[in-house]
Amino acid sequence: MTIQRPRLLLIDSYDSFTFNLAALCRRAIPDCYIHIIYNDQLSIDELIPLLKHFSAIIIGPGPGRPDCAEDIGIVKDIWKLSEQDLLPIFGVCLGLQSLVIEHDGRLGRLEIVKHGQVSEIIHTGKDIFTNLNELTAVRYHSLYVEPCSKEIETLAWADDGAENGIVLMAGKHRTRPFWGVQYHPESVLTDDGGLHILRNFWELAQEWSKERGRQISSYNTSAMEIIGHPWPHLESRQPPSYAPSASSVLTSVIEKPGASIIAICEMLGVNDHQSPFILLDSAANPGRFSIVASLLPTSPQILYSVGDSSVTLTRGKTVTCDPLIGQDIWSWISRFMQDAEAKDGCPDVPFWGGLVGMLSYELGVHSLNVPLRPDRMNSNPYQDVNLVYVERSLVLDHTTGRLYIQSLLADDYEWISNMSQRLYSLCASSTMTAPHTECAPACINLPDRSRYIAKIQTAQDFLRSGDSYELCLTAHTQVSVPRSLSTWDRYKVLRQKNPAPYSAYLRLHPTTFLSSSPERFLSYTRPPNSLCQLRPIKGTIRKAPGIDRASAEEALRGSPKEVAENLMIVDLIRHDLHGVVGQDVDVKQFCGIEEYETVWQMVSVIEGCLPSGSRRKDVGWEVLKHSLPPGSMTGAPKKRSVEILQSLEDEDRSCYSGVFGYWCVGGGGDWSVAIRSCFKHDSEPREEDPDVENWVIGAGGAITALSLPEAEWDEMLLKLQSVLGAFGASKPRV
Ligand SMILES: C=C(O[C@@H]1C=C(C(=O)O)C=C[C@H]1O)C(=O)O
Ligand SMILES: NC(=O)CC[C@H](N)C(=O)O
Repeated sequence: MTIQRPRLLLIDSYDSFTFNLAALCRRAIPDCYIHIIYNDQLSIDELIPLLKHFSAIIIGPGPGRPDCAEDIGIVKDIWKLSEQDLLPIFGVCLGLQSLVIEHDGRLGRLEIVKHGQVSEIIHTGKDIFTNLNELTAVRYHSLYVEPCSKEIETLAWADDGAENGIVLMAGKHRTRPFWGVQYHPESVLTDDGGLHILRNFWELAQEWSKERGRQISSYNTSAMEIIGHPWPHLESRQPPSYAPSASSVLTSVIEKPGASIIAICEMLGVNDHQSPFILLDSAANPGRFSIVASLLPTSPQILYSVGDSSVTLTRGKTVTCDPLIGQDIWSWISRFMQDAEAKDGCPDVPFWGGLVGMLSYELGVHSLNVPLRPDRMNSNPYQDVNLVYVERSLVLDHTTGRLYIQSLLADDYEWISNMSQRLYSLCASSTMTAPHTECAPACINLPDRSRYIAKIQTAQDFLRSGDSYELCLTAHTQVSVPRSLSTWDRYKVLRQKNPAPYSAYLRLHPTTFLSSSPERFLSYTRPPNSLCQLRPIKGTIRKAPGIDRASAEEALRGSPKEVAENLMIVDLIRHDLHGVVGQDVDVKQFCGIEEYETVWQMVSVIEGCLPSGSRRKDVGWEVLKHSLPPGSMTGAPKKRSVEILQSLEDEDRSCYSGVFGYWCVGGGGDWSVAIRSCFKHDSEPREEDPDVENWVIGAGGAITALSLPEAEWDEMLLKLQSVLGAFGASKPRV
């Protein structure tokens, strides 16, 4: 007799913690299959005949209200299942709220909302709380429910004192197999109330099913056609086939060259402003490698804007359009990189050659199925994907001092040898030109203060109504400067004023992008066994005399508001990563304090990998595809938060809030969050005056219910200032 593995159905209300819940269920119910559907994917009539394949249903959390049809989807109908279709159900947050209000309960708004807050849970010690002592758990809710009928038995509460009084934290139906918790068992800071609750639920669910003699039907192809594969999907798909003959990487090493990366860029022709140029620059800790491309006139550039039906590929003056038939831009790029796979570069170097460039915020917005601004299709002056294929590169390891000269071109020995010689002579006579300084003043057009503050208040209305738990609100500052300083000189000033681990100078027509970003979004090591790492930042304070590490720690880690902001993004990033790699996700650092040139930042580190033995080589790219825009730049839950931000913000974020970085031909990659940066697009229609350049600097911050609007405005200015230094203005003139 074969033992049937438990099969769960998880109903997702478009939340950003769903995959964390799936991962927790997997730990609580070993060997279970979990299938995830959206709450509006099927009608209840379509779902009911499929329930016989499942042992239980988990109803996830979500934005919005349990009494709003659009927010709750089929969940409201689930509680009305007939006796013959009945099965055990466990609801989380919105799930519990729906359970209670569909049984005559009352729904209300909390006086003081709880987003990313840890509370003590008082419970009966019975039922799903059997064998549990004191509990602390994380809450993400603006709404609360109160049972008003005898059908719902209460099992747990939180005492919010003068704020909200006693708030229901768990309940069950007295006669039907329905349970629910208001807090989040899947949050990284929820202790025993997470795993144990799910285990107890599973015990009770099995008991109920046994008493009923409930039989589970095996999962058949017709169910598969409707519900699909279990999570995670990546493993169940076929690995892509790779080009049989991987190309070779020629490498030569110079030990401790005397020349700086800036001098190397100048030797490579960065001052020829007509040609493209690439520098990914680790200008401060914890950055380690700086990467410079030595581009050929024929190095392919990939350009794509959301909505385009083809990808534009330029090689020098040759421009071709490759139609995207039956595939999206992500698979197109994946295929491009399959053909470029290389195996034999130096293992110590993370980049051997490959794609380098930028992906816009709007690319991510589009991949969430959130509509873009209607007018952008006609007037989009920039690209959502702007990447160049780098065949020849120089990589400086700042830790060992080694400089690697690399080429992907066949038999490119002559270039390698010439380049080595040029570098040796450069080392001998290293002359780094000092940046020119600005002679003419910049005209800085800040966002309107009262308008920005009004937007913060509107954002807080959305937080109080239960639509979002955190919103990263941002705005653009326009800077017009006379063309007296080259973009390269401006980058050198930025690098000097605000050295950052993820600095960059990317001149990729039509966009020039200068970065002094402190935030890595995602890096992934080479396959096999790619390790994906994300390093979200939330929590920023100004560096000032008297603010040393200890006081920064106290101000950030000691502040429930700051920790809550960070925690929400950690939980969101765990979800993004679990969504692709499955079970193996860990928080390696929670709320670490890191020092940067002008600010202290609170940084968490989350890592994940596919199960060992997995043959997938493109996991990093899949994670990137499924995790944009970066959660730290949106807030949670991501989709609803992005919808709200699209309506609140005045313009496309463009490069700002997107990512920039590389995908190496060896399979690894590293992408940073495009913040503390500025960009300009060539031939802007706005550029009426040919002697003036128009730059854009984006800045913003996470708004929570605890935010003080004035303080958030100041925080936005603080982030802005780190870039304004490159325009001769360390303090914005208002
Ligand atoms: C929005 C910005 O930064 C983001 C918001 C942060 C915060 O709220 O503390 C910190 C880093 C970034 O994720 C920005 O720099 O413009
Ligand atoms: N996390 C949740 O499911 C939140 C439920 C609901 N949107 C609230 O804010 O109360």
